[in-house]
Amino acid sequence: MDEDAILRGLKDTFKFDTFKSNLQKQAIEEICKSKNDVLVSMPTGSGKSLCYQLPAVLHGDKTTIVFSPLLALIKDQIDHLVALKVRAASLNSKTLKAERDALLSDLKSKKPATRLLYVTPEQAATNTFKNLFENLTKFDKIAYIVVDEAHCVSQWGHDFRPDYLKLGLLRANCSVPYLALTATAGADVTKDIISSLNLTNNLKVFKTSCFRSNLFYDVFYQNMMEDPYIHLKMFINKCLKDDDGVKKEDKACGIVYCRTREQTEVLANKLSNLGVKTKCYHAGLKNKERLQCQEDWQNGEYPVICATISFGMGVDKSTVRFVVHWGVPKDPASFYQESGRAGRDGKPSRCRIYYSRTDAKATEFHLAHDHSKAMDKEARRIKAENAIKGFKKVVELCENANECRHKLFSDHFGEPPPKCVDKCDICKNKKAVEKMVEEFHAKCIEYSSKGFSLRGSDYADMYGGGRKGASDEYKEYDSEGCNGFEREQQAKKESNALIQKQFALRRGAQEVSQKTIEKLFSERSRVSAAASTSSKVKGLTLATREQYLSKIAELLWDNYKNCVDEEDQVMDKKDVEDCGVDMEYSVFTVNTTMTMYRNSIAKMISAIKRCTGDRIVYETLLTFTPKPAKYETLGDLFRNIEKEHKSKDRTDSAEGVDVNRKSGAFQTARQVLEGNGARGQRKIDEFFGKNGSEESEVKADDNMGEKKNRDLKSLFGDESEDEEAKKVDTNVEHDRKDRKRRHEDAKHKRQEKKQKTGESSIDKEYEKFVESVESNGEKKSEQNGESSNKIRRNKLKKTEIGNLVVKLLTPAYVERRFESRDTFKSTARNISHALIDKDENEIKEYVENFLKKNDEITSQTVL
Ligand SMILES: Nc1ncnc2c1ncn2[C@@H]1O[C@H](COP(=O)(O)OP(=O)(O)OP(=O)(O)O)[C@@H](O)[C@H]1O
Repeated sequence: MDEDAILRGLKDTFKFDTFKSNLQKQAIEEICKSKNDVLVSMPTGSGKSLCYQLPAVLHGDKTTIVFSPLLALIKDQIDHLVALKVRAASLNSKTLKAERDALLSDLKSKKPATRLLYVTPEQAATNTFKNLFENLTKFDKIAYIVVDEAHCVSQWGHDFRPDYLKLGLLRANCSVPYLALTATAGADVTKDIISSLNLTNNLKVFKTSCFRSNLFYDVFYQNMMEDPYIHLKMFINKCLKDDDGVKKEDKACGIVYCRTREQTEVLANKLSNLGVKTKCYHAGLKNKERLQCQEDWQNGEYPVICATISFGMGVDKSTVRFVVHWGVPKDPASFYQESGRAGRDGKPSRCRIYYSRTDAKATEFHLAHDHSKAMDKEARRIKAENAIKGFKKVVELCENANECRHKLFSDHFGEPPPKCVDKCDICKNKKAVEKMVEEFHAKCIEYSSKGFSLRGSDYADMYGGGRKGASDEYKEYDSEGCNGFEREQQAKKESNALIQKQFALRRGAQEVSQKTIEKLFSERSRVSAAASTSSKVKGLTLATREQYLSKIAELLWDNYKNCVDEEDQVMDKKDVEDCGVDMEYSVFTVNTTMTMYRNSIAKMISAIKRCTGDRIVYETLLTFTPKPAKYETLGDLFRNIEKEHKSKDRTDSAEGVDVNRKSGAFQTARQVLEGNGARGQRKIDEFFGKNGSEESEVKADDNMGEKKNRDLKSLFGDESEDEEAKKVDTNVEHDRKDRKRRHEDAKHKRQEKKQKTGESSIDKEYEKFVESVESNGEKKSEQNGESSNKIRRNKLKKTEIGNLVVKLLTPAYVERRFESRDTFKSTARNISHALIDKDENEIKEYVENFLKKNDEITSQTVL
């Protein structure tokens, strides 16, 4: 085919005057010769589709078969071609019968009009396709066989889409050229593509450097920002600076990739509230919503989309001026591909990671977990290890200031480092980045020494199912695993190095003994016998034990929520975590080596998961007796009161009310609550300026020791300590039996009920919470003998107060100023109760002041 014919096709059909690059031109010319196999490896947005679409159109009387990984991608391509008046169709499970019949009859005709036939690899394995393929081959009606996004052959073929690997077999009886196109093939993947697809027919490779000189890469640290959302907003505004006069659909826009579905929602909300029109996109949305969301973004209705990694494949928008990763990209290839969606028009664009160590740790955990599952299969294990290695490379990139950011990609693609000059933060100003990285490490230590980083709440965790969401999202894209041992070693190395560094910074010391480090950690750890960790099991660290404990607690909580009917759920998250502490300890005490410990934990983890899958309460959880509360904090008291309400409701409604339970420890806890409530109220009265004897009482109360004594007195009355202890023991025993009986009842009921799924939105949480505020408040009012008149006299209803307090506290919650969600709830509840007779302004004033006074709110924070 001569050059003119090709140029005419380019212009007439695709409406382009020139080729996008010389490489595009060369590849197309080579393909048009129809002689050799061709592999095109060019960056995202470089115009690879045209490389097979133009030759397919120019091959007037034959059909090109295109294997593409996703139906959505196929749909986009077909829509695009049909708009250009090119006959393209797809054969898949969703094709309507009439359409399918018409398509098959065209393909069986002497001269098919269909120029491109798109199918998924799975479709290629069906009999319909096999028959069709045989027919087309027999009558020499196939122009080319194309494998688009060919890296999927390597990435998915060995794993969960084995049909990818069979595509190479098709050429046994068919000699037409094979074309493979990819943007992300490193040296290993390229080799894998060539051998899997059997590209042996004098293969020609067209490959460009992966360096995208119009993209500027940098990394920022979430934990170093006063308000990361504001920072993000300012960045976005800078990237989207005004392009007045430009058509809506051509206006600048951007993508923010998040690790979890929850994050996409929270972030989209946050940005919208800050004035940046943003939509969220994730696989949990209904198909229609997702399509609408993508369409709105593409049409310029919303400039920003907060999405999980399920967004983007096949999205062709040339004016993406920024891509943000809110958290850590999965590996260099994904990072390259996702960030590469910026600047497809060649104009300067920005790619930024807002790094979060917590986020990185959570992902590491999932990778380690997946790896432990993949141990039985060699191929999967290797992939799992590669996934860890890939992830670590990105973490290293984020936590260091050593090398040009673009080098991550050139290394991955087996190319020499590019001449970046000033296309990344490090090459532009290394000193400034080094300083920032140093501060980041110092901050991490500061944070972990305040609350032990592994105990710090994962952002994704806050909305329930966050980690599970992350895991699902991760699996959605890839089900690779990783190496737990390496992770442990790495975690150990990292924490030690960081602590050493921090001590050196603070005291100018050169070295800190391992003992000091262990002591520092053990004082803050949740696990039992923390101090003897490394002496008992050689090589085991507290960090590892904490991580495993978090996982066990998370899975137990999942098990409890899913397998016990809601009305029978008497334990709270803390009780379940306590059970996890005992379980971890039972493994720790009987194992003497690291491997034994790890294996036992792994077994425990899969046993819990199995139970959850079978909807059975995990045995240890079933028989677990929650520890008697220490009554040290308001949080403790409210936890008990909440339980009391639950168990009281149930006992009252059950046949034969258990009188003993009614006068048990919970009853005493109620008294303490009233004591505390009164104290809380006094503090609040003090805030609102009441004086006299009450005020002096409040001042005397400030002595915490005395306050605790008073709590204990009101808890136990005037009885002696022994009697008190006995009473608590008896009640705990009653409680244990009662709890077991209820668990067992629940077990039977459970079989009949549907599983309740856990994507709880914050709104739902609020609703539940406000209800509980209301019912607790109401019960308390009745107890206090308040008349309904008093309730009516209140300026705001209790629900309104609850709502208002929750609303006022929410920004601080989102900013992670609360120790945990439970603390958020108990604080909101305490404040709501205490402000029961205040009006809106007084409540606002109080909450504002409370937040001003307390930067971080823990269960110890006094009202
Ligand atoms: N010769 C050309 N002249 C101008 N624009 C072109 C040319 N060829 C392709 N394009 C445009 O470049 C953009 C990117 O093309 P295309 O989607 O084929 O890239 P790609 O390399 O397949 O990207 P990805 O890997 O993300 O799928 C599209 O908007 C396409 O219309």
